[in-house]
Amino acid sequence: MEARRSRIVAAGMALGLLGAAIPIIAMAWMSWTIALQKEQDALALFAERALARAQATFEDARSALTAIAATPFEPCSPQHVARMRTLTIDTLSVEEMGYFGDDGVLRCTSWGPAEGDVGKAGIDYVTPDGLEVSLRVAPAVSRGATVTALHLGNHNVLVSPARFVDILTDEGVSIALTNARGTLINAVNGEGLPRVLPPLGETGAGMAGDTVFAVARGEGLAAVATRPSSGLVSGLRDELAFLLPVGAFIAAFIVGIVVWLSRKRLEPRAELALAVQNREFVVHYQPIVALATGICVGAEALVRWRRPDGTLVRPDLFIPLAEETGLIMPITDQVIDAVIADLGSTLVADRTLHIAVNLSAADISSGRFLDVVARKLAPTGIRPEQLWLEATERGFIDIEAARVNLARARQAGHSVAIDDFGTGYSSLQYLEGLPMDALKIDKSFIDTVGKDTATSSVTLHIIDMARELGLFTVAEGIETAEQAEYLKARGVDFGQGWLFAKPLPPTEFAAYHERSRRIHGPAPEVIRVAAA
Ligand SMILES: Nc1nc2c(ncn2[C@@H]2O[C@@H]3COP(=O)(O)O[C@H]4[C@@H](O)[C@H](n5cnc6c(=O)[nH]c(N)nc65)O[C@@H]4COP(=O)(O)O[C@H]3[C@H]2O)c(=O)[nH]1
Repeated sequence: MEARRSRIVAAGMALGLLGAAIPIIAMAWMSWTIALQKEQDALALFAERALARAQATFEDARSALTAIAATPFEPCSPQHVARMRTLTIDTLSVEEMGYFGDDGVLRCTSWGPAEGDVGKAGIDYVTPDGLEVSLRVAPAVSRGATVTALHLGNHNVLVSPARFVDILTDEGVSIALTNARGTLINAVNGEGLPRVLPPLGETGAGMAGDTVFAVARGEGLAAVATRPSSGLVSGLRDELAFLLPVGAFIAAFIVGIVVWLSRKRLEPRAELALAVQNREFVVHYQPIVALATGICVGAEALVRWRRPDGTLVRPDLFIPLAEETGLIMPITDQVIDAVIADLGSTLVADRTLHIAVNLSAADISSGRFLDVVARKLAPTGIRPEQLWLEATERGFIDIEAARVNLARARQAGHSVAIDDFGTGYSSLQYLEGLPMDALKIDKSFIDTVGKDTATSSVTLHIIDMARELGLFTVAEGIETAEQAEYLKARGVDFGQGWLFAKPLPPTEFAAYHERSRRIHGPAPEVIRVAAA
């Protein structure tokens, strides 16, 4: 019993721990996922803005270059230079415009004729719409700072690289702009560059190492926005502040349910119900012997609850609860099943042998056992006369129903014995009105045999009374030879007790009965005589 309790408690604790941990872990995971998603969405927005900014810058430069190419002025004429200057001033992205001769030498810029022999810078790549890009050139006009030169035909424009990614970002965000092949055009927050470059080959958004990133792609361009995952901490904290209490609430609810279920399972009535469902009951048989001859004439079927761990529980520990809860009726059915299974062939082989089965108060007042017994015995060959039914006084609460049902039992052929007689309130009045065949004298009276007590005279009185009513008498709990001798001398018919045998498992009882037959031969027919 203890082992089962410990198992239920251990299972309850394990389930409780799981039930508490899972919602909290789930909410922590959800908080992380939501915080990460929000961060990726924010970075995607930065990447798209940077891409749009870069596209606008390229578009501006191309417009300026197309516009200058379309002018009819003599290259480097005052009108041409003036036009280049106007376009430079009007185009925010463009710092300077230049004109190269067909030999690739700079002839003039938006500020006038070129000085010295400045050649066309090397081309890093060509955009899909034909602009030649020199990423890092350092013309005299930029005073040492590198600029990006975009060439179309004989003209070029100089653009400050910052123009391509010129957007407002949050703290810790790094942005890089590259061409389609991944060549870096410019970056914001340069110290974040090592973080920016690895996700360049990626699409969409995600995590790379300890960096969260989002990539936006346009024609010939890609913008990557990143931030170290440590930046997630505050977002994660916000989500946890909301979701952890939800997780804790669900955890408390689950733990509450687990505790409630475990307590219910630990309730004795739930345990007993489970035992009935699992048919955990076995029957032991205590021999009943004829006192005059010592022949074994029958046995009382005494139920035991065999727990899954093999321990046997005494009936007085669970029968009262079974009676209180109504579980006694299926237990009675299982006892009858056991009698048939354990001793069916023994009973068929020896028609003088009977088995006495205890009925509960509910069995007696409802009478439902009658149909059950008839149905179960029918295919077995066991005669109804071989099944005695024992009723205690507790079964006579509804005396009318008891009278009717016991009479029906006798009509069906069963003998009826009143168990534990003398321990309750029954009196002669009860007995006279009840249909019955035998009286079982309770052990407490047998214990007084040979002792000079007030109760010992009651014992004699019960024996006399039974004889007058024409009932068999069965003395319960005989422990000594003196008791047996005394009862035999007073004409008590049968005895049951440790003097003869304790309640025995089926095979041991069959062996006991076999031995009795070998020694004494078959018993005389002990079938009801008082029924008439
Ligand atoms: N000290 C001592 N005890 C002896 C001696 N001889 C027999 N006993 C014990 O006395 C009880 C006799 O059964 P009971 O009066 O019908 O009393 C039974 C009966 O009222 C009830 N019971 C047992 N089986 C069933 C059953 O299948 N259905 C119902 N409804 N009640 C049952 O549980 C009670 C207790 O049964 P058990 O524990 O098996 O206890 C048995 C038996 O083991 C003896 O010489 N000395």
